[in-house]
Amino acid sequence: MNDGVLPLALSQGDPAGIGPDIALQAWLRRDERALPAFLYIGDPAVLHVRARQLDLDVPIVETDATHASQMFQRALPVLPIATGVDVLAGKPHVSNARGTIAAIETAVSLCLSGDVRAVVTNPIAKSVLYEAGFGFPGHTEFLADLASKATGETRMPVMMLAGPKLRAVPVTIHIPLKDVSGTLTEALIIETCRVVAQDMKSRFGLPSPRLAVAGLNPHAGEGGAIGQEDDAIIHPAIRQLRDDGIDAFGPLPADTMFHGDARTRYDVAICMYHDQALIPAKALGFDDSVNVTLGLPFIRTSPDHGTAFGLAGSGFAKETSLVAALEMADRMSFAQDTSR
Ligand SMILES: NC(=O)C1=CN([C@@H]2O[C@H](COP(=O)(O)OP(=O)(O)OC[C@H]3O[C@@H](n4cnc5c(N)ncnc54)[C@H](O)[C@@H]3O)[C@@H](O)[C@H]2O)C=CC1
Ligand SMILES: NCC(=O)COP(=O)(O)O
Repeated sequence: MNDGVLPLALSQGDPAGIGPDIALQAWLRRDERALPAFLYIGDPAVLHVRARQLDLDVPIVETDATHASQMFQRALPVLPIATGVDVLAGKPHVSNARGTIAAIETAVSLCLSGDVRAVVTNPIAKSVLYEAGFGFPGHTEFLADLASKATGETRMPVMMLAGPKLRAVPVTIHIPLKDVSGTLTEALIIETCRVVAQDMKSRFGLPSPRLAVAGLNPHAGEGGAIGQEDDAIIHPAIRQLRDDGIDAFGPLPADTMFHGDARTRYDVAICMYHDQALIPAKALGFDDSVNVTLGLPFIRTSPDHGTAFGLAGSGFAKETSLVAALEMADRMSFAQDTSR
C-alpha cells in the first residue's frame, strides 16, 4: 500500500530513551494499523541492540528516503546516523546529543527537499541537549529556526497537543511559571491564534475553528480582583481576533473549560502557559495524544510523552502515541494546502 508514496521521516530522539523501543513496536503494528511507511533516522546499531533486548523480531534495512516505502513492508528502513558511542538503554549521556540533533536536522532537510512527506520526532531529553550546548528550549523552537534558515522567512512555531478529546495550545511554552505574566502580550496571543486558525483550516480541514481562550488567573481574574492580565491583555486580544474574523472567545475560567460539555463548544483551547494546556491534554489522552507544531512550512508531529528513560529496554513503553503521531502526520500530509 505504501509503494509510490513518499515515506514519513522518524527521528530517533534520545537513543537512550524509549524512542528506539516504540519505533520497533510501531513497525510491528504496520499491518494492523495500516501505518504509512516511515524512515527511521538514527543509529541502526542502537536499534539492533534494543530489538534483542526486547526480544522483538524486526528486520532492519539501511537505506534512504527514495527506497524506504518499497522496503517498509519487509523491514524497518533506517537512514543511518552513527552515534559513535555505546548507547545504554535508560542511561542518558551528553555524548549522545550530537546524533540526536543530527537526526532531527536530517529529517527536516529531507522534508524541505520534498523527499519525505512529514517529520515525526521521537522524544529528546532537553537537559541532555542543554548540557551539550543546544540553544533551543525544545524541538518546537529548533524546528522553527531550521525552517527560517532554509526559507529566509521568520516562523512563529505554535505547540498543539491534539487527541480525540481535546486540542490544546500553550501560548507560552517552556518558560518558568514566574515569567509567564511578563511574557504574555496581546500581540503574542493574537499571533498564536492566527497561526492556529490558519493551520486548522489548511491542515485539519476546519474552515472556521472555534478557539476558546483561557484566562490566566483564577476565575479569569474575577473582574480584576484576582489579577489584571485577563482584562488588560487577553480580553483585548480576543476583541482584535474577532474583528479579524476569527471565532475566538473568552477569557474563560480555566478550571471549568475542560469538562465534557465545555469541550463540545470549541475546537481548540488556547491556554496561557505550558501546564494549563498539557495537564488536561495528558489527563484526557496520554496514550493517544499527539504533539503537533503549527506554523511551520512542513508537517511535524511527535508523541505527547518524553524519553521515559526508566522504561527504555523494558518492554513496558507503549507505542500508541507514536502510532497516533504517524497517523496524524499521514492525514495532515494529504489535507495539506499547497499554497502555504
Ligand atoms: N517531544 C519531546 O521531545 C518531549 C521530551 N520530553 C523530555 O522527556 C524527559 C522526561 O520527561 P518526563 O517529564 O519524565 O516525561 P515522560 O513522558 O518521559 O514520562 C512521564 C511518565 O510517563 C511514563 N511514560 C512516558 N511515555 C510512556 C509510554 N510511551 N508508555 C508508557 N509510559 C510512558 C513514564 O514512565 C513516566 O512515568 C525530559 O527530559 C523532557 O525534557 C518531555 C516531553 C516531550
Ligand atoms: N512538554 C512538551 C514538550 O516538552 C515537547 O516539546 P518539543 O520538544 O516538542 O518542543
